[in-house]
Amino acid sequence: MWSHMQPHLFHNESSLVEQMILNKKFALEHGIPTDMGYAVAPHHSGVYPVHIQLYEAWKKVWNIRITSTEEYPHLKPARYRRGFIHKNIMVLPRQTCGLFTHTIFYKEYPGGPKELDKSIQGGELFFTVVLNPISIFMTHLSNYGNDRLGLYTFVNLANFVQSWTNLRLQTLPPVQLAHKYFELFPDQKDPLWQNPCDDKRHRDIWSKEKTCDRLPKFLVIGPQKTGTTALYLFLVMHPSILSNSPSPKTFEEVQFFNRNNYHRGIDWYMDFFPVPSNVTTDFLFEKSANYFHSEEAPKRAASLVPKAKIITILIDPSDRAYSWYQHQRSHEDPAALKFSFYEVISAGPRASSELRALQKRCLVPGWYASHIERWLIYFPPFQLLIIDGQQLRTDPATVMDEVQKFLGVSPHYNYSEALTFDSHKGFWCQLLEEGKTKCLGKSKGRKYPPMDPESRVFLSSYYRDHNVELSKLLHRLGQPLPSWLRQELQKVR
Ligand SMILES: Nc1ncnc2c1ncn2[C@@H]1O[C@H](COP(=O)(O)OS(=O)(=O)O)[C@@H](OP(=O)(O)O)[C@H]1O
Repeated sequence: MWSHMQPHLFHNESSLVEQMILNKKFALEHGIPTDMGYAVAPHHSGVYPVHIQLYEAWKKVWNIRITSTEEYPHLKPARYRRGFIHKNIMVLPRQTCGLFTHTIFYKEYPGGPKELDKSIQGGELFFTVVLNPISIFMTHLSNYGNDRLGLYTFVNLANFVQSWTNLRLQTLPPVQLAHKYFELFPDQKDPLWQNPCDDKRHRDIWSKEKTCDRLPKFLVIGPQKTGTTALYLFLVMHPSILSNSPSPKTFEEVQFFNRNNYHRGIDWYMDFFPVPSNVTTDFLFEKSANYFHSEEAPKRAASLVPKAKIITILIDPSDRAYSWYQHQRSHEDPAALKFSFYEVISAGPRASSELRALQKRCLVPGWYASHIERWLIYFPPFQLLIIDGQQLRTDPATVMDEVQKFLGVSPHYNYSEALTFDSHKGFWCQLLEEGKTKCLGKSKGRKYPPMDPESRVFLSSYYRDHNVELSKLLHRLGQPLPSWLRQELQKVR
C-alpha cells in the first residue's frame, strides 16, 4: 500500500504515519480511490505477528477496517488458516493462488503452463474454492498487464467451478465480506496469540527492536484466596526469580490470559516484564489468581507460553469460598454486605440476579477438578504443580523446596532461614535484618469470625462430588491427597 516497505521495520508509529500520509497524498492527486477500508501489508509484515504500530497508523491515516494474511496461525497447512479481529481491524485468512509478486508469463509459469491449468481445472485452486466458503486471494497488479495472467486464472477458475459444481459464486466488497466471514465463523473473532519467534516466517517479520523472551517461564494461576500472595512474596525473595512489574489497576497481577487485557496484545503483556539481557535472570513469572477457573486462560496460555510451568494452590473449597466472601465484604461489594454467607451459598434459582451472580463467583472457583482438567487439556501433567495451601500456610519452607525442585531453579534458596513465623501476624513472613519481619498486608490473613456450622455442612455437601473427582484426578496424577481432602472424603463414606 505504500511502496513495498515492511511496517515491522518502523518501530516508531509516527514515522509509519508519515509514510502513509505521503502515499495517501499521491493517491488523492492521482484520483486513486482511498476509501476501500481494506489494505494489505507487504510480505504480511505487521499483520501477524501483530505490529501494533501498523494497526494504529492504518486506522489513523486510511481508516482501515479490513486486512488479510496467510500467516495466521501459520502459513501451512492452508486449510487451518483463520481470521481474527484486533483493535477493530478484521483480519481475514487469505489463500494462495500461485501468481507471485513479479510478472509471470503464461509460458514461463513455474513447471510449465500446464501446472497452472491443472491447478484451475480440478487441482489446488479448484479445491481451495470448493473447500472454503469464503476464499480471499491477492494477486499483483503486474499480473493484470502483460499476459494478464490474473484475469486468465480467475475467469477460468470461476468457469470451471460453475461447470463442474453446484456452487453459486458471489463476490462482496471487503467490509461486507469481512462481516459475512465473522458471521459464519464467530468463534474466530478472538485471536490466539503465539510466540512470534516459534515460526521462522513469523520471526522474520517481527520487529528487531522487540524480543520474544519477555515472557514468563511459569505462572501461578490461583485460585483466589488460597495463599497466592504469600507464594508470590516467597518467590520474589529468591535471587534468581523475577516477577512482572505491577499493574496500576490490579497490582502484582497482570490478568492477561483470563479477560479483556488479552485483547491489548502481546506487546502490552511483554511490557510488564524486563528485557532479560538487562537483568541478572530470565526466570520470569506472573501470578494472577483468576486464571485458575477461567475458561479461556489455559488455551491462551498454552498458545503463547506452551513450555511454561503452572502452579496452583488448593485449600478446602469451603474455606476458600468463605475467605472470598469476607474479601468481597471488605471491598464493600454491596451484595456481599447485604446478604449473609449462608444466604449467598444457598441462594436458589429464584434469587435476585445480583445474589446469583455473587454466588457463582463465590462457589465456581472451588470446582477444582473441572478447572484442573481444563488446564490439563493444554498442558502436560509434568508442567503442573499442585500445592497444598494448608501446608503452604503452616510449613512454607518445605513447600518452597518442592517449588524450587519443580521449577528447576538454581541456586537453591534456603527458605527455612529466610522465613519466620510472626506470632503477631499469625502467619509466616520474610525475615529481615535485625530480626524484623516483612509480612503481607492486612488484607491477607484477615480477622473474621469462623464459618457458621450450617454453612459448613451445606458446603461440604455442595462440594462433595467435586472433591471426589479431585481425589480421582490426584490419584491419576500420582499426587498425595491434602489432609482437608482426606477429611472431606471420610464424610462421604
Ligand atoms: N504467610 C501468609 N500470610 C498471609 N496470608 C497467608 C499466608 N499464607 C497463607 N495465607 C492465606 O492467604 C489467603 C489470601 O489468599 P490470596 O493471597 O490467594 O488472596 S487473593 O486471591 O490474592 O486476594 C489468606 O486468607 P484470609 O485468611 O481469608 O485473609 C490467608 O489465609
